[in-house]
Amino acid sequence: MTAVAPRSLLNHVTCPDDLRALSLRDLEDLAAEIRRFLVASVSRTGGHLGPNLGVVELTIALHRVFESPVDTLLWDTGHQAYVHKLLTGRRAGFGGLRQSGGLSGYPCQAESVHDVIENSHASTALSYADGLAKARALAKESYRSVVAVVGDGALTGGMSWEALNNIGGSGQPVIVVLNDNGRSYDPTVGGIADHLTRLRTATSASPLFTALGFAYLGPVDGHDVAQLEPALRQARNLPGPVVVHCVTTKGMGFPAAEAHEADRMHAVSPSDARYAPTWTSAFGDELAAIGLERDDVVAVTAAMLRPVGLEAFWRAHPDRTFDVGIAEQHAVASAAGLALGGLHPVVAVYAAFLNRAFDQILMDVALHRLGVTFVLDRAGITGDDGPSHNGMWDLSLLQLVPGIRIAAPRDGASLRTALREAVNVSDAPTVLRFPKAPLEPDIPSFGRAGLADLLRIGRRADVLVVSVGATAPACLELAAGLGAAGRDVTVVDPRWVIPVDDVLVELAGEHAAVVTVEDNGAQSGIGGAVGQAMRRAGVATPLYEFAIPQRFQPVAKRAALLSALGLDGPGLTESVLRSLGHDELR
Ligand SMILES: Cc1ncc(C[n+]2csc(CCOP(=O)(O)OP(=O)(O)O)c2C)c(N)n1
Ligand SMILES: CC(=O)[C@@H](O)[C@H](O)COP(=O)(O)O
Ligand SMILES: [Mg+2]
Repeated sequence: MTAVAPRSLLNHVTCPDDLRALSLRDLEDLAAEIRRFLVASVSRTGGHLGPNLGVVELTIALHRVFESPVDTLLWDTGHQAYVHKLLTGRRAGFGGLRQSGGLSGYPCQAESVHDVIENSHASTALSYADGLAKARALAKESYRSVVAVVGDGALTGGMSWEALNNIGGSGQPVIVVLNDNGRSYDPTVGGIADHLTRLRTATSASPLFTALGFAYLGPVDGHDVAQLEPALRQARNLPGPVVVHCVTTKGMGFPAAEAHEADRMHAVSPSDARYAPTWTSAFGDELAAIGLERDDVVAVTAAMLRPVGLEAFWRAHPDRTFDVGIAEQHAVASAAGLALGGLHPVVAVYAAFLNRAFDQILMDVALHRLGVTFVLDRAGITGDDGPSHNGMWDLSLLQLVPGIRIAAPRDGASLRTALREAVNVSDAPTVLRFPKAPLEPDIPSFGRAGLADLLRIGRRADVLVVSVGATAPACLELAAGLGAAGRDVTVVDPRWVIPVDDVLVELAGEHAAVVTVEDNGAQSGIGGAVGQAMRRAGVATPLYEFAIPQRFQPVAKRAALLSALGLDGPGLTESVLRSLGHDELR
C-alpha cells in the first residue's frame, strides 16, 4: 500500500480569488497545510513563526471577504504577513525569506500590489488607515474598504490611540481588525490588556471603543473562518468605523510554539544559527550585577524584556523592572520621571525603535539634566529584518542632544566598563550602543590617551584610524592591510564617542591622515563630529570617513551587507589605500 500524500490546496492558491472557490472544509485543510508549511519553512530560514501561525484563518477570511488590492489590507508591524504573502502568490519565495534577494519578512511594495506598509515599527497602521480613508473620501471612492490588522501589543503604542481618536472623530468607515492573542513577546501589559482580557472572557461589555465612535463586533473566534467571515462582512457594510475583536492564539497549531512561555516563538532563528555569547547577554549580566550593588538602578523596556537582555535583572529585581508596552516615547518620559524621583533608569531598547522618542530624550531628559542611561541593542546594520530595523541613525540623531554622552563599546569588557561609567552619570543622558552580532573575544588596549584606548600604536605618526565600537576588528584588519602597503598605523578606540575627546583632535594633528570607521549612517555620524572638532581646533589633517551610505539598506545578513558596503577589513583597506593615493592596489 503506497502512502498517499495529502492533496495540496496551497499549490492551487495563487491569488485571493482562488480562495473564494473553496468550501469551509477545504479552508480547514488549507489552514492545516499552511501551518505545516510555515513550521517547516520558517524553522529553516528563521523568522516570525508564532505571530504567523496565529493569523492563518484570519488572513484567509480577510482575503475572502475583502478584495485586495482594491480594498486595502494594512498589517501593523508587518511581521505577521507571511500568510498574506502565501495567499498572494509568493509561496515559491519562502526559501529565501529574510535573505538577500529573497522575500522580505515584512510587506514589501516591490514584491506585490497587495503590500502597502513596509515600515516594521509598531503602532503605525491605524494612522495609515486614517489617511487612506480620508483620501478615499475626497476621491469619492467609498466602494474601497480600508482594513487595518492591529495586534494587542501594537495597541499599547501611543500612535494607535492618536489614530483611533482621529478615525473615531471623523466617522470614516475604517475597519480595525484587532488581532488579540494577549501577547507582545511577553503577555501584553497595562490597562488596555486587562480590558481586552475582560472582553475576551466576556465578563463585561466595554465602552472603550464605542466611546471613541467605533462600532464593536466581537469577541470573534479568530481561528474559525465560519465566525470570522460574517463578522468581517458586517464590518464591511457598516457606514462608520468599527473594531472587529478577533481572539487568536500566538503559535496556534504548533504545540512547541503554543507552549513556548517566553514569547510563543515570536521570532525563531535559522536552524543553522550559532548560539554564541552575544552583546545582549554581556549587557544583561552586567546590569544584573549592578542591580545588586545599586538599589537606585531600575530597568525599563518597551515590551521587549528578553530581546533587550533584561531577563536576569527582572528575575533578581522584579519590582525595579518596568515593561511599558510598545511605547518608547512613554518609556523615555517615564524614565525622566523615575530620575526625578531619585532613581537611575536604564532604558533598554533596539536602536531603531528609539528614533520615535528623540524629543523625549531631548526635552524630557537632557533639558532637565537627568541621569538616564539608554542601552541600544541592534545598533548598526542588523540586516535580515530589512531597512526599518538597521540601527543606523542613533549616532547621528543623539549627538544633537546637548550634554549627552555616547559610548560605543568594542567588546564585552568595554561594554561592562562603559555601563558602569554610564550609571554613575547623574546629570545627563548617557548612551551605550552595540550590534546584533555574536560577541567576539575582548580586544586588548596597549595604552590610554584621554578616555580613549590605543588598540595599535604606530612607530611614526602616519595614519590614525578612529575605530568606533564594534568596527574594531575590521579596523585592526585595515591597519594590517595598510601596514602591508608600507603605511604605519595607529588605531584608537574613543570608547566615549560623543562628545569628541580632545585627545582625538590632538592625535589627528600629529598624523598625516585620519580615517574614521563607524557602523552608523554617514550623515552626521562620528566621522562628521570628529571632522568638526578638528576644524574648530584648526587641524587640517586629511580626514576620510567610512560609514553606512545614507540610504535604506536592503534585506541581507549583517556580515554580507557590511562587506558589500566595504565596511569589512578588505573593503576598508582597498578604499583607504585608494584614498591615500596608493597605486599598488591589488
Ligand atoms: C516601535 C517598535 N517597538 C518594538 C518593536 C518590536 N516588536 C515587533 S513585534 C512586537 C510585538 C507585537 O505584538 P502584537 O502587536 O500583539 O503582535 P503579535 O506578535 O502578537 O501578533 C514588538 C514589540 C517594533 N517592531 N516596533
Ligand atoms: C518584528 C520586530 O520588530 C522584532 O520582532 C524584530 O524582528 C526583532 O528581531 P531580532 O530580535 O531577531 O533582532
Ligand atoms: Mg499580540
